[in-house]
Amino acid sequence: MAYLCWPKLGNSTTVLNCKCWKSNSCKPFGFQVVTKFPTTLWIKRYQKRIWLCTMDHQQPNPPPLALDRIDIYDTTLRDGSQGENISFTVIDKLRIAKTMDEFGVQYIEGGWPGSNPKDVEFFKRAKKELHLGHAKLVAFGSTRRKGIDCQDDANLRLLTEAETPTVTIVAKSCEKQVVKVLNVSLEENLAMIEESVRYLKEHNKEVMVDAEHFFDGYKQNAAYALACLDAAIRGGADVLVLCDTNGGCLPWEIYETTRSVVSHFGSHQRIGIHCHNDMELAVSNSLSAVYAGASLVQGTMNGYGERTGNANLVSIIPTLQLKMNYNVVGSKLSSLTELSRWMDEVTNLPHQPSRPYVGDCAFAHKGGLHVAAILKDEQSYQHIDPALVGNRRRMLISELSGRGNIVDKMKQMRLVTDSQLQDPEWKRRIQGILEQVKSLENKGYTFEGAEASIELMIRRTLNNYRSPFELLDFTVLTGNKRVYYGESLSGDNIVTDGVISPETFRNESITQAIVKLGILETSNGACPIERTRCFEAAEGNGPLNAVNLALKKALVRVHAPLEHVNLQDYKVRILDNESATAAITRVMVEFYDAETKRVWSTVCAHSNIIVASVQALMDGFEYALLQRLPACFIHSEDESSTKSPVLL
Ligand SMILES: CC(=O)SCCNC(=O)CCNC(=O)[C@H](O)C(C)(C)COP(=O)(O)OP(=O)(O)OC[C@H]1O[C@@H](n2cnc3c(N)ncnc32)[C@H](O)[C@@H]1OP(=O)(O)O
Ligand SMILES: CC(C)C(=O)C(=O)O
Repeated sequence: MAYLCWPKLGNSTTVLNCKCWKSNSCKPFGFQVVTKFPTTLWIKRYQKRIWLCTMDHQQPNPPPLALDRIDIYDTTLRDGSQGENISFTVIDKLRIAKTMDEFGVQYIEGGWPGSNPKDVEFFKRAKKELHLGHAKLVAFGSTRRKGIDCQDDANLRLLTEAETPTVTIVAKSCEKQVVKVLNVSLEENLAMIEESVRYLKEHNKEVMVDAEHFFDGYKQNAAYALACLDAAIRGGADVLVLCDTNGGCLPWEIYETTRSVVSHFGSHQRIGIHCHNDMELAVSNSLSAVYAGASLVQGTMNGYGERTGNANLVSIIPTLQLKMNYNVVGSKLSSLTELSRWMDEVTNLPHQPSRPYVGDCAFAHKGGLHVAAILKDEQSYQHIDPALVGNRRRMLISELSGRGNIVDKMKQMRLVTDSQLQDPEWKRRIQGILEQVKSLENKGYTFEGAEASIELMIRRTLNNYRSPFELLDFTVLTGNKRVYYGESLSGDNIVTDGVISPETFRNESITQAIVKLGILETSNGACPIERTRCFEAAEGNGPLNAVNLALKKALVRVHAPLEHVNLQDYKVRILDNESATAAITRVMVEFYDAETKRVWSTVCAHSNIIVASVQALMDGFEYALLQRLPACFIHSEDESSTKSPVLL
């Protein structure tokens, strides 16, 4: 005899539909109400084939279960590596496991030893090299193959040889998958699950069963889906993990089904959730399952994984901790942003700025109304304090800005004080800067990705700033040259019967740039003492390269630290395709200072791509100098009237 337990039904009319997994019939069938407590209805199961009663009733959803803690199970190294373009080396895997342990997750799934030699190697090295302080390492595999004994199954043997405290096996729990894909009888699948779990328990493992396609299986034949979980329990499974393998379920479906499972097994049974992101719902679905009583969440860092990915732990962890009050990783939460970006570096995938919580844009504010409100009340347009997850607030400057955006920027740059903001003269300046931004964006600039350009633009409107140099002239010559080798390798003449043999020459593009600069010289970081005029020329493999080299040569003569400044990225966008070659071109240049490790970007737009590029380059070098020698070029307002820069 066994009993099934349902949560409170109340006094509303209740229809019980009992399902038999063999016939999948769904009609009132073979149950007996034993007793009715005020909160719980007990149903006696008197036929072995009846596995579950489902019901329709008018009760509102029951309140969420109050769980003591939620365990985080990181499967980045297994399911994450099933994502396209992701391939970890053994060393990567060891580093990631160590880092995730330090971050404070409870389980780290290291891989599938039955899948490939790399994962076997990982578990072998992990035994010696990976000393986890907090998390349990997990080896992943599947239930035994059909028609064999567990002790003859290589996959199960390798799982035990991985010597991890915990093992997770994937089990089919959807009738259709069992019949069509596994191609075994429903009974044989139940036996595969039960025996595999028992075998692993006999090897003293903590065993989790990932019930693949559970939610789809439950829709198709709930009784059989539950029978699979029952088989796992009979084998001794510690955790039952419900999987939305195809990522096609809605949050309320996940909630209802998880709630039923939790009710079926009782709240002492650990239930886990594993969601995929095919409808962008993996995070919501995982949280819905927690709300319904699941106490373990499987997911991956940054949501890496098969197809569109897995549930993103980088969103789930802060939500559990900050919104649902579970202490998941404690104070380590403030390293989340750094961790997420580090994972992108290890996987060699670009940082996605729009990622919630940790993306560069997660707390970036653009609209003037938003910025103005935030200046009055920090949290006006933020759901949390960014510092809680190690991120930062950013105010963007663009044509959608209001005065608030400029004020914020100037405050950050310590260019204006609260009392100055009351001064009509400063108000006029700020309005002037705002208008300049809007006018330049109308001409093709975009200041959002080019914070160095906006900073320079603001400084140049103030009396106390001297530009450290000025480009007086520049010339760029570019052309194509045919270079002859003399005789060909075979020793034939260059010209045979009036035809030039192809192997006797090559085409070379040659570009030369000449720049004339007026540069303010400084002495030991003090104020500029002299103005120097410099001519320089350089050859490069294209116009930008040649100008960059010539500029740098000239500037380094006066300011040696600029030697470390390098052009890192160069993006060109034609803004008005219809005007073809007469279109405005926007150039954005990214710089890197190898000594200070700073990165910054500048922007310029012009109908001449070379002019736009040269201006963006000049701004980049100017910003570098400003960072390194601020005292040389910024003065008190009084000083500046006598030392205004007049270049030769
Ligand atoms: C939903 C998930 O993400 S589950 C994890 C999926 N991850 C991976 O598949 C990555 C690792 N996989 C692998 O390295 C390989 O697929 C292996 C080593 C596991 C198996 O490789 P092969 O032996 O060549 O089999 P192949 O992959 O072609 O087919 C899978 C076999 O496993 C069987 N199988 C599938 N699920 C299960 C299961 N839960 N229990 C037992 N057998 C299963 C299939 O029926 C099929 O067997 P069949 O060909 O006899 O019908
Ligand atoms: C193996 C399991 C956990 C899986 O990836 C899935 O079913 O989605």
